[in-house]
Amino acid sequence: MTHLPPKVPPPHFHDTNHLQRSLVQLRSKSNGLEKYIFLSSLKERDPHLFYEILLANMLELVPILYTPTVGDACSNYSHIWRRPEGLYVSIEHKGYIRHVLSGWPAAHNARISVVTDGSRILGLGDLGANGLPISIGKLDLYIAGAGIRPQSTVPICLDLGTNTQRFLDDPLYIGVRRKRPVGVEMDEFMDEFMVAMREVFPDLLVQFEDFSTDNAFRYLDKFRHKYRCFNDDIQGTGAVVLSGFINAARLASAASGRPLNSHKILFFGAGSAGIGVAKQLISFFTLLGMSEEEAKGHIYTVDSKGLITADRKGLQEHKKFFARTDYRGPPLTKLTEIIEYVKPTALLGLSTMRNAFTEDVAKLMASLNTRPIIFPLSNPVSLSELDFDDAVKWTGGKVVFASGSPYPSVVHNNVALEAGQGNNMYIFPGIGLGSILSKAKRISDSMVTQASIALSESLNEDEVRSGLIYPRLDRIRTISSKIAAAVIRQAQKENLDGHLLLRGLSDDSLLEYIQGKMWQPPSSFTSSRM
Ligand SMILES: NC(=O)c1ccc[n+]([C@@H]2O[C@H](COP(=O)([O-])OP(=O)(O)OC[C@H]3O[C@@H](n4cnc5c(N)ncnc54)[C@H](O)[C@@H]3O)[C@@H](O)[C@H]2O)c1
Ligand SMILES: O=C(O)C[C@H](O)C(=O)O
Ligand SMILES: [Mg+2]
Repeated sequence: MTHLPPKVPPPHFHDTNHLQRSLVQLRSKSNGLEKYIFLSSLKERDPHLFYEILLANMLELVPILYTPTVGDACSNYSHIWRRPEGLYVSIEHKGYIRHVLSGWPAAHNARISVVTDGSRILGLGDLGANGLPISIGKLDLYIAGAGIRPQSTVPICLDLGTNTQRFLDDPLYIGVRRKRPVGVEMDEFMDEFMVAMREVFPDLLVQFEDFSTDNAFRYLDKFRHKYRCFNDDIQGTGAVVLSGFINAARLASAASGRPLNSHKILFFGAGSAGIGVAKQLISFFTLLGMSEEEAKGHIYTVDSKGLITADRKGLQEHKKFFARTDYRGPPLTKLTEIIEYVKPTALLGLSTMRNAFTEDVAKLMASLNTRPIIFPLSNPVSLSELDFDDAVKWTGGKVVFASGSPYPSVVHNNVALEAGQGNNMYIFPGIGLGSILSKAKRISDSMVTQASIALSESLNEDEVRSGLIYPRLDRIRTISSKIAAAVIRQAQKENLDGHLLLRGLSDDSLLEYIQGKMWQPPSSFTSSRM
């Protein structure tokens, strides 16, 4: 006979102590993955305590629940799996997806879903059904960073198979064992999925995440005018980098005396992220009064074959827009050669190529610019094009730096320099919150651009004095509320808002309204676990 212990709290149980106790337990874990597993279990046991700890320790916990450690969690997900914690919609559910979605508890509460198909998780490639932690991690940032209610979030992984053989061969692999669908089979699945999502979750905003580049562009184009959705890797990344670039260009131009409209940007990597960011950066130049065509002239793109030129045979569709028509000569393939030709003021990496920005590259950028702008944006940190300490060392501390994943500060000439984190985590919580509160019908390009401008204007005096280009992460709720306000105002301008009463609010009242809507974990002393 099993003997169950009585359900009473242990003697001397005190919540404040338990918060500290949980933190000590977390810190005692020997590596990031163990910490991830611990936090995931804590969330199941005591979600309020989990969010309380997360909110109070963003700088420490975000790199575990999100980039970079979430990359390890995804790579190993089939092996560390403990319990269902999100929704899998499988290719085998084709024909009755609506029925599968209907199983989600309290569908009427759902407001935001992050949907991945696992086909390009960070820079780690096709991880198949192991991609679910990306959706979970992004939604934890919605909850912590924008105060979205946990019950309103729906993490989804589309389990469509994988083209990665080692997963198909792994007896513990959690997903369906087949190669990915292509063409009509994939399109039919996505069409049925989106229709079913709207039927089951009528108030939902869908964030597409980490789809491989072709599908990322294709489904964004196909669905953005029909459903309330956006693509985080294309639009969210575009917005976050535009924001950081606006501030970086000001710093660089102030140092060099060269005007803002003289900046030239070289993109190393021309996938969904590279091209998404390049398109968004056009507005940096158009906001200065240039035409779109002129702006395009300031942007150069590079892929694995070198500088992208229009005369290249078999160029993929998404690369055509920025393909150069003004270069004559043999293909330029070496990055240093390309930099010598372009003479960029900014070098942005979205290539998944670890250490691609070598000492030669960094020194060349520093020889061309008083303050070179270098953003190695590939995630996770193991795929970053350049580490922060090398960037500081090789440019003699001149670099204006932002990376996709977090880096610790570096001391240079007795001054602690902080790395900016150019990661879409600064943008999507605010876009989501603004869209949800205004009941936006669609997410327009201008709503994304306004989100970006609001982020660039959100630095406080101390951050400006410290030469930062992004605000510090522990202020994310304040920042998200400002981004949300900018998104709402733009939705109103374009008649895309459904909550018309918000139109009458002054800017201050709108901000107050947004902040009042943010969910807080109940304080330790009133929490249900007492
Ligand atoms: N910082 C952020 O917020 C953020 C957001 C989205 C994506 N990313 C990162 O961007 C990276 C790329 O994502 P994606 O969806 O565009 O992937 P992708 O695979 O579609 O694109 C990679 C691009 O890099 C190019 N490339 C690969 N090897 C190269 C080489 N040796 N030389 C030059 N170019 C090379 C490819 O040709 C391709 O154009 C990922 O690591 C992802 O984590 C970062
Ligand atoms: O997930 C991240 O950290 C950023 C981005 O969406 C990516 O795909 O790398
Ligand atoms: Mg992503």
